[in-house]
Amino acid sequence: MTEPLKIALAGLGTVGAGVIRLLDANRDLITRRAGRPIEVVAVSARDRAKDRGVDIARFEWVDDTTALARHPGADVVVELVGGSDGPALTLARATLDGGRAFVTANKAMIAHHGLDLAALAEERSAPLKYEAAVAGGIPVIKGLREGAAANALSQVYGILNGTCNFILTKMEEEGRDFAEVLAEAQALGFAEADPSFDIDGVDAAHKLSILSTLAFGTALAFDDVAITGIRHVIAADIAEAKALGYRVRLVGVAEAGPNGLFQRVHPLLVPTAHPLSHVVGSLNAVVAEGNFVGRLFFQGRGAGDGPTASAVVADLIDIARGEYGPPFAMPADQLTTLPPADAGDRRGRAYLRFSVVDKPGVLAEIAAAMRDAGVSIESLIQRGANPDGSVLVAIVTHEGPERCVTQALERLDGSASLVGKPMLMHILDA
Ligand SMILES: NC(=O)C1=CN([C@@H]2O[C@H](COP(=O)(O)OP(=O)(O)OC[C@H]3O[C@@H](n4cnc5c(N)ncnc54)[C@H](O)[C@@H]3O)[C@@H](O)[C@H]2O)C=CC1
Ligand SMILES: N[C@@H](CC=O)C(=O)O
Ligand code: NA
Repeated sequence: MTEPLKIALAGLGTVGAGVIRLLDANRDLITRRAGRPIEVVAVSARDRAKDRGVDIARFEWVDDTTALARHPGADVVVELVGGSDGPALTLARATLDGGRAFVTANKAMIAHHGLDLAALAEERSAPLKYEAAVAGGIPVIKGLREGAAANALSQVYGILNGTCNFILTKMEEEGRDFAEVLAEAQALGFAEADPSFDIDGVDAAHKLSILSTLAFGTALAFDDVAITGIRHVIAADIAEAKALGYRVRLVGVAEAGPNGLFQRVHPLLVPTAHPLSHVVGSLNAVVAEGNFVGRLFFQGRGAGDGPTASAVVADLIDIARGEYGPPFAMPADQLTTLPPADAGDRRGRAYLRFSVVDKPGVLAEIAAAMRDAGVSIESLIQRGANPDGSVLVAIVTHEGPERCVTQALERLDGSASLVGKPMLMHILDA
């Protein structure tokens, strides 16, 4: 039998324990597919004694997680600790610098440091793989990096956060409260260690910036992603959207064109006729438009132990087979930079929700702000008093430049007629 591929595993939480379970369950199949066994030899995490439902006594325990980079018996270091910097980054740099293979599920680290790590990996001829970092178990890194490599891609967008999709779906189907559903997503192992990364859209933005680089051959530009999360989406928005024929989804959109690179994560009204509206629970989906292949649609589980472990072990199988290349589909020094595109130039329809004081003249004030900013109203719904006495006004605009909607909201900023901040969600074309 050929020598096993030996793994040093950092992090034994949801994903780390999932990787051990998967390697145990599918050992023979993986050996046949990889051409040799894949064996964990050493592990490290914060707490050695914790019950993870997997037997770790058979592996060497290493107290200093970053020391795994120099473990003499390991061919590959797998990092499932998390965090954009700290021990994860130290481990990545030291492993690649030593010319050893590195596999990670850490989108925060790849979004912030992926270019440096890729350059180091290429310099040292060391594999750097991160399939689990975007859309969990969906092979979208492989799909774009390899399957679509012959195409010029103009657009990539999708549902990139399982926690938010789980929350929005539960709110819609069961009319449940945001906080209660978040706790359930955390218990299922979908959420980040700091769940504000999920609900404020940061996690989806990490993933979107990685997809942009793969799709367009542009340098990672996480700081240029405009981010709005789902924290301010209320049950009434979901109900109004449903009545209008839409579902609310947190969507990341990236486009490269003559105006630059557009990257945005935001809650969007998706028509029920669009396949993204049928992506429910912890599922993720990614749509990419290629100039020869046309539209690609990837869908699958974006979070959780099993799907994420599936992606991590797929990377290990590639390494065992000797199949790897530049982490971002082309050498890091071939990536170009594009200026961020101005969202104001984009055209589309929008949903606006206001909570307003119940008094005469308020609707006229909102309508005047729209008129003065050049926004044409397609429909307007006013709903009876909320428990606090305020009234809900939901507006759908006709298609027009986003700049005008922004200006209308600026005109209303600070108005005594409004209770709280208005909610703006753009509408995806069918
Ligand atoms: N849970 C999921 O569905 C997915 C997670 N990921 C990513 O996978 C990575 C791991 O996520 P989870 O397993 O969910 O996290 P987790 O919180 O369940 O596990 C983290 C593990 O790392 C260890 N750890 C944390 N800080 C450490 C430190 N300073 N030194 C040593 N060990 C430390 C913990 O003891 C624990 O064993 C993260 O980068 C996450 O973003 C990616 C895709 C899906
Ligand atoms: N917290 C993330 C986990 C996978 O990347 C999510 O909810 O999608
Ligand atoms: Na993936």
